[in-house]
Amino acid sequence: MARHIVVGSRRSKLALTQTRWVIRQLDSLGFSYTFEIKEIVTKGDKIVDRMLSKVGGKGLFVKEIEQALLEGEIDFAVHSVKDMPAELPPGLELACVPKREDPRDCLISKRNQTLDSLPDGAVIGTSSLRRAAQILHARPDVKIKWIRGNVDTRLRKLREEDYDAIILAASGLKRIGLSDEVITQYLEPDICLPAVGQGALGIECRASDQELKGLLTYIHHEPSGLAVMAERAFLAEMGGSCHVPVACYAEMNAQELVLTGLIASPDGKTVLKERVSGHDPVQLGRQAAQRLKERGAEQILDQVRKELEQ
Ligand SMILES: NCc1[nH]cc(CCC(=O)O)c1CC(=O)O
Repeated sequence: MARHIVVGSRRSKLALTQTRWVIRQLDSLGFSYTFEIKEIVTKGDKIVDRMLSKVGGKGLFVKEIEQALLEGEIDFAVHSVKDMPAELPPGLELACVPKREDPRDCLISKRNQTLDSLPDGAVIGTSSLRRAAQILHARPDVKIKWIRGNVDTRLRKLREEDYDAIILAASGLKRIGLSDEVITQYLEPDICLPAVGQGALGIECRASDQELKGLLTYIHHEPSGLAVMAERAFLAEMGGSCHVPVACYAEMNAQELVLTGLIASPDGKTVLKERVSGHDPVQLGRQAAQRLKERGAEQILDQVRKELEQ
């Protein structure tokens, strides 16, 4: 029973590093499976010149991969949960969430400055409305400049262009071994609440593949899985596949899940947060989203969508 398993991956350094990491974990279990990586170039990887939120958001990175799964070309795919849409197509499942990496965002500044010590009017690079809104809330004087490309490209643009700092996820940098070298400040969740699923990997496979799902349970991490489930319930309830200034972070705290959901106006002037705790992940995510809606979240989102259509 030496099944050969084909694993789909995007071609970026981060995606391949994550995929290889998962394969190593599975390999070290000592079963007789063999693995092969099949690289897939997604639409999101090809579009580098436009604002991601204007061309369709996070689904762009996973559509081709999901097609390959459904057609049986690949058996599973390793995603950053952050890049996964709230709803998966019928027939596919988020089968496993390994132990989550650092969920925080971090500041990478040219002159070793923190968010507080950056000069007046400093230029900060990000293409995330979520990061932009929270940074502007903390530092209304800074200038946000859009930046695109994978992690390497962004670090190069920081060196070569007129950015004073950029914001990236700590997890990506840790995974490719660059965190100690480049991170100048970790932004705690009370300053910059992470994106849904940030720092977590999600393994997607065909819902019908019982054998593979059985294998994946060995590398599933239950507390990370519950947190991700709660955050994704928040995203689904918020109406989330489009790219909007929405953030959510949940973690197990002793016996309970504690979840914070956030919605902001892109200029950072309005930031609404809700903190809830309890045991049912899906219910917690929904509850936080519903409370934000009661406080006017939908008006903020409608406004953002209108601006993006222009
Ligand atoms: N938006 C791109 C993206 N998708 C996943 C990660 C890595 C972070 C993670 O593991 O969630 C990154 C880079 C970044 O945001 O800095």
